[in-house]
Amino acid sequence: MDRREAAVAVTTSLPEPLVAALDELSRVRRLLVALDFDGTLAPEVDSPENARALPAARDAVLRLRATAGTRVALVSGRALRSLIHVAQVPDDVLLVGSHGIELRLDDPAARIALDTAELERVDVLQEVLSQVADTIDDVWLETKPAGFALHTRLATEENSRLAHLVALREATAELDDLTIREGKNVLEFAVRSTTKGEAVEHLRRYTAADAVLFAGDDVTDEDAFAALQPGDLGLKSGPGETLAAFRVPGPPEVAQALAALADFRERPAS
Ligand SMILES: O=P(O)(O)OC[C@H]1O[C@H](O[C@H]2O[C@H](CO)[C@@H](O)[C@H](O)[C@H]2O)[C@H](O)[C@@H](O)[C@@H]1O
Repeated sequence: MDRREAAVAVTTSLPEPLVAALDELSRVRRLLVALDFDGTLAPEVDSPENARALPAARDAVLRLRATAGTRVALVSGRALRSLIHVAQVPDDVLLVGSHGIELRLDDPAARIALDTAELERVDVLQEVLSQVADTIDDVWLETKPAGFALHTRLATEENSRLAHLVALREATAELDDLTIREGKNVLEFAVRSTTKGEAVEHLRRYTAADAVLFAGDDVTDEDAFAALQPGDLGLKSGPGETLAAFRVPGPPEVAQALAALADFRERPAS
């Protein structure tokens, strides 16, 4: 099967309006492909450090980054360090971690620096949330530079609800102005407030993109979908309310959509 036949095979399993929109999008000169990681490129797993992009998704990402005028970015809630570990992508893939707080653009050395007041707030958060994680079964705390994710994926429904309630109560009693986000089996607390929407806007300016594709699966990805403009393409992975114009069932179909976009983008200009 040659590449053209392969493209037809891939696109036939995607909804026709999505294929048409990908075709249209592929024609812009400078394209930003911004992708959430967990639940979008990578199926969900119990241990976050074991999550990996589906091989087909990774292959499509690598093909897209090699096409002229295309920048690929991963826009994740993970700490940047964790995203680098699981994504294993080349340095020219732009990375956004901690829901927009951490950026690794073309300077791989750039890191966020918290001020003293923020560091003190992180210490207080750690104390409060560690206590919750230590006292409720199967609840654990993931450390990020500007906050923490309280994971409840393996906890019973009752313990999960309890952990959320206690963590919210105790953290907000100790600290004002926290950024708190609920995701899939996770409640996140940060001392800085940035959203994936702001990250996409920043990336759009940074890459001077004529259009943006954003794909995501979780509630926090809705900020990014809200930042899309006419001519952009939003792709929701999986169930749940969304502002995205298109939806596919999950990571395998996201990978197909990215492969189709790569096919279109690789097509010689007529
Ligand atoms: O924005 P994302 O790239 O989708 O990251 C969101 C959170 O992903 C990770 O947690 C989620 O995925 C884990 C692995 O599949 C799963 O075990 C957990 O239940 C999910 O909530 C990550 O650990 C978080 O820090 C991210 O914020």
